[in-house]
Amino acid sequence: MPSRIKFGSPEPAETPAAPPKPAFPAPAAASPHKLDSLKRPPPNGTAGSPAPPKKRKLVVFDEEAEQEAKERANGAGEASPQVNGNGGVKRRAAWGPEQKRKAKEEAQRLRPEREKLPVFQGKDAILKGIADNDTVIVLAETGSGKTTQIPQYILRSEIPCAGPRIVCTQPRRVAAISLAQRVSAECGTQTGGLVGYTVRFDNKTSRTTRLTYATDGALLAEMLGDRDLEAYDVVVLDEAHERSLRTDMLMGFLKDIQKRRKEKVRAWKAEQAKSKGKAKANGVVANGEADGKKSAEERDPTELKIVVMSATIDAKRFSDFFDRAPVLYVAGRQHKVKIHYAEEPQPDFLDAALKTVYQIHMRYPPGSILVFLPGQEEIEGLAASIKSFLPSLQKEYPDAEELLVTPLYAKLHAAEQAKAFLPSPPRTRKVILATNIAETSVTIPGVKYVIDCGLAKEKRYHAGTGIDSLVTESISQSSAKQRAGRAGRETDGFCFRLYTEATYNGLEKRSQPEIQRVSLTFAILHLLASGQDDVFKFSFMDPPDVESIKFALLTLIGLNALDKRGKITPLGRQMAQLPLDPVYARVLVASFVEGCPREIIDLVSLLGSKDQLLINTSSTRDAANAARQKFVHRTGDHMMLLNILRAYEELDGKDERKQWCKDNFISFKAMSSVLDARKQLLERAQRLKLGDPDASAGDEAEPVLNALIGGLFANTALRQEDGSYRHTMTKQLVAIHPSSTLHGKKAPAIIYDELVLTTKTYARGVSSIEPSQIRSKAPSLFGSSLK
Ligand SMILES: Nc1ncnc2c1ncn2[C@@H]1O[C@H](COP(=O)(O)OP(=O)(O)OP(=O)(O)O)[C@@H](O)[C@H]1O
Repeated sequence: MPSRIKFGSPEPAETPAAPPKPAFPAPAAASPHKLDSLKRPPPNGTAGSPAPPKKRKLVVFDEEAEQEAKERANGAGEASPQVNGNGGVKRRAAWGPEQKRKAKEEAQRLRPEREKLPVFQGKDAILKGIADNDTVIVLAETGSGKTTQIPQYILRSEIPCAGPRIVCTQPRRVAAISLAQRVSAECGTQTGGLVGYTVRFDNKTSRTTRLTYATDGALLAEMLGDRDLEAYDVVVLDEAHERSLRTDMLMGFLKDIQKRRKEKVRAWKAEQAKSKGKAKANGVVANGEADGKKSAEERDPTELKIVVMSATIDAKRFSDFFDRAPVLYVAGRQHKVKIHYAEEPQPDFLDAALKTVYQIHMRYPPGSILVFLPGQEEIEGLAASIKSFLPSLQKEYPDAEELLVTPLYAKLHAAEQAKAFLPSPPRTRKVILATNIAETSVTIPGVKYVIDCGLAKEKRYHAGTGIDSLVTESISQSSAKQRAGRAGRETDGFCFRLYTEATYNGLEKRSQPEIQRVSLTFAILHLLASGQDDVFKFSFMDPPDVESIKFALLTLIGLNALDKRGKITPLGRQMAQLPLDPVYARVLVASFVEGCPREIIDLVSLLGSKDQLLINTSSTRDAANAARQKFVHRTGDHMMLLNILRAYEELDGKDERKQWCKDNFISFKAMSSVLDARKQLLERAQRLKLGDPDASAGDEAEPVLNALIGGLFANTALRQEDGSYRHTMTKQLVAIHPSSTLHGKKAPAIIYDELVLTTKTYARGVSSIEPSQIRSKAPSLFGSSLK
């Protein structure tokens, strides 16, 4: 068993489940020592849990019935169609009467819990604040009910109109999906009915959806087709403290949209008054009054309400940005979170995390443990070391609860991520090892303990070289508070910070806005496509670096998305409408010229799930590489991905495909996502009339590589006489990443998906090309200077 580490005062509380309290041994004591005798703790929820709420009569909204009536009115059948973000319509299987009954019961069961949340006390004040102001900032503790409750309060109000339509943004897709599911359960309705979600390549909303949890990126994409966001009456910007690139962009846009919509309503009202006057004079009843309720399409224009929410923002800055919007403070926290700091700095945070997991397991009552770690590598490392101690735990303490380790990181497929949210099996304590994707908004049921290593991997972008590097850095105080806030959501909780209090006090108060540290190519193209002609004048809360803007403009000019004067071209407009990074959007457009759209649509769909597709854990890496040898293509990684998809599609039946995926260390679920993404891209390409998306180059690799160069020409390097590769423009040294099938091989020139900076500058996702191909496909950039 691992030894213990010392946490400073207050000492961990003695609990009914705790064994006799031992003195903490020195933190670095290397030799595993025996665990204290373990008494079985009482089952979850029986010790110290509050008395069950008294039964009382509840007023329950029959939202499902309301929904059905609306669907019938809209001409929909039993199953309501889901309009996906790309205009496609999926059918949602309707619930049967038994499912409806169960959902209603569950909603009733959740109701008293919801009424205990701190925001419930402030409900009237919050609604009044929103009704009286264009924009409000809501500041309330983590877990107080902001994200799940406030949008529901608005839903049942008449702000700013009867039956308001609300969108609540989230910086992360995992949060958007899990919130929509939770709030649907609270409403007793099916996800995608009254409450739904929209994230890239996945949309669960229907005509009856009135509350949508959307990623900030999905809402931005919607703005390209609905410039003033007329589909919504209220936009709730949640987790504003994260300062994600897309939330910052939305804030700038929303200010203008709000003004435009106000003006529209004013003009419309004047028009209405005029025609009413005329009608009265002629003895006719005005249309709206005679027709009763109007359908969604004919709704009267509304002003846009904006609600900005967080637990940890600098409220004054946000208030100033939104023209001194009032700040509503919601007092209180439903459950306490006790913070423990390490008494001494921990030189090895993985070792400290391991010790703390076992320390909690042996001393504290049941409850899942959520451990925050920087990335996948650390998650895999800690999972392995936790598991290595399990046999001795079972041997020495046969009565002890099991430990179940579940990872949670962005590259993990959604179905695997979902496992972290499932309840723990009986007599089992779950240990969720997560990156900062679990930091905000999410409630992982059953989590009572948080272990925070104080670090996160952040993307840093170097304008000028185009290098993205993932750097492990200390988190901010705001992030630390958010992490602690993941405990204590259902009961009181504990947060163990693997750093000292002095270290905490020295952390930055807030995280640096993403807009100041990532590539701006997407942002600039989007601003221009949305009608923002001068990007330097856009209303950013924290303007990005001028050099980064210039670099993005030059890249977009190189892609022909902008003309030489920086004006968006028709091609640029098409690119902005593709749900892809501008570079890959350009590759897709180029594929129609090269005669290989079929292959490129497949390839960009594969690249979208690339990280989840090939299962590469440290323990299975060799076996996986051996199994996948048969897909290797002489030109490298891109054609190999296509080979994998082709082989998969030749198989019949789900079972056969599943087994094949298992044998080849390929994620079946990720493959399903690839096929979904492909379908959506095909629809989008057809809608944009880019050409025949079925045109194919057959087995030929050259057209595919040419199309790749059409967008990725800035991601190319030439082999030098000494065997090294140098970037075509910057002449910087670039090495082929060991994960590439071209690693150790000689290619005259290479094209790659990304550069990452670790011990060297590595190219990942690499294919071999000829210098002449670069010359002919990207002449404007390189001219004859290729050497
Ligand atoms: N999926 C879920 N399962 C169980 N309980 C949940 C779930 N989602 C929310 N809750 C309960 O609702 C409470 C409020 O959650 P909510 O996300 O609305 O809080 P919040 O104030 O937005 O928190 P944060 O600032 O951390 O996002 C949680 O503390 C928890 O008790």
